[in-house]
Amino acid sequence: IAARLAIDPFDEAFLADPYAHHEALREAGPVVWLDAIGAYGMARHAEVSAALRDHEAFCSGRGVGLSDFAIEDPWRPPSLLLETDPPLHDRTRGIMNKVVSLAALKTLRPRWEQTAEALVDRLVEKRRFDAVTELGEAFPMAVFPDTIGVPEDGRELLLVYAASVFNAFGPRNAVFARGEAEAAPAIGWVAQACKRENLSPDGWGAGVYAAADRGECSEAEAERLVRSFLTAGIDTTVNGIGHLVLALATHPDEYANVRANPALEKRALDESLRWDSTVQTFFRTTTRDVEIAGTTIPEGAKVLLFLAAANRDPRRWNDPDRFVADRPTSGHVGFGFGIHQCLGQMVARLEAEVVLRALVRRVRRVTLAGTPERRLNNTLHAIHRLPVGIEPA
Ligand SMILES: O=C(O)c1ccc(C2CC2)cc1
Repeated sequence: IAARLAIDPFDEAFLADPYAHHEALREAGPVVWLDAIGAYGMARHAEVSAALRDHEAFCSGRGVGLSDFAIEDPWRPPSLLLETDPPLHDRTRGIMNKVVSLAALKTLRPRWEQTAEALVDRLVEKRRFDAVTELGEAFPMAVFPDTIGVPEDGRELLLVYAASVFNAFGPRNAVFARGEAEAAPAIGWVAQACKRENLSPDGWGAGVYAAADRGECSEAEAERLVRSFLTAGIDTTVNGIGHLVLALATHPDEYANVRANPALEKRALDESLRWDSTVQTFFRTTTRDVEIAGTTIPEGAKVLLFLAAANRDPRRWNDPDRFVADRPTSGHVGFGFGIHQCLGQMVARLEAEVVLRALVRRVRRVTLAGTPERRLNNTLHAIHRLPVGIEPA
């Protein structure tokens, strides 16, 4: 039977430093029962990646948060990507894959490079800055809303909106309640921004509506698919870039190694995602009794997959707690795994790559200029403040 743990993965002490609790979760067994949330948990790489791959036994259509859509009404209309199973998922994912194509990214690369270079030039002038507001948020906000084609006015609400969605995957705890108050205007703004008439004709949002014109989805489905871009595409890259800078600022030798070996620029993002995973957890729901290492998880159970704990599982990684820029990182689950693996991973990699390239060419060293402050969220490992100092190259 599964070990019963009292650990509450959504209490504020856990969320403030999840990595302090992961070993207990991994060591308790391949599957654990978490009394605090009335759900199973898996924290080892083998079981987490297997569950992510087995989308039939561990489904997404009943929600990827604590709430079971077979029992409770969803907090918002379910995502047609994240919260669907095949065959519907195959159709919606196919539409989005066509929009988020490598050709589309190739077109965007030059202007994203210019934006990153101009932004980093200004930060080098400043010598000290907050890597959250002035880099981690500033760069994605400078490129991604325009890529989707949403209205300029009110865009800052995108961060508030995404934080509330990521909180909503957890219980209705104090963390959720704090974000809920400011979320209402953001929910309204996002709903309007996804409407065809509010999207610029050359953006990815319009690209989704073009699929509706081709009869691949309805207009209503297109509207909800555009919402997925806005939910998944900002707060994730904001904190992904923040964690990359935090990793490099706290590991100066690794930063020097990346500067000396440009080929490592691509690897550094994936290693920082393995080492400090922006998306920490997701739930799945069992569609049948599932036997795992002697434990039977009954049908209809919520199972919390600790992606971040799997990414530091010593059964899978050598010296897992070390940030090593040139570590081979294939197999990390920072972008998930299987049919739901991150649709935007190439977008995230491009954003991080152009920011990192701009830094390594202009900055010899990045150092902490104060204590980083975390921003608590039920799903995201997020940074509120990251004061850094730089030495120009
Ligand atoms: O489709 C969505 O709304 C959606 C929301 C959040 C994510 C997380 C994984 C980044 C993905 C998709």
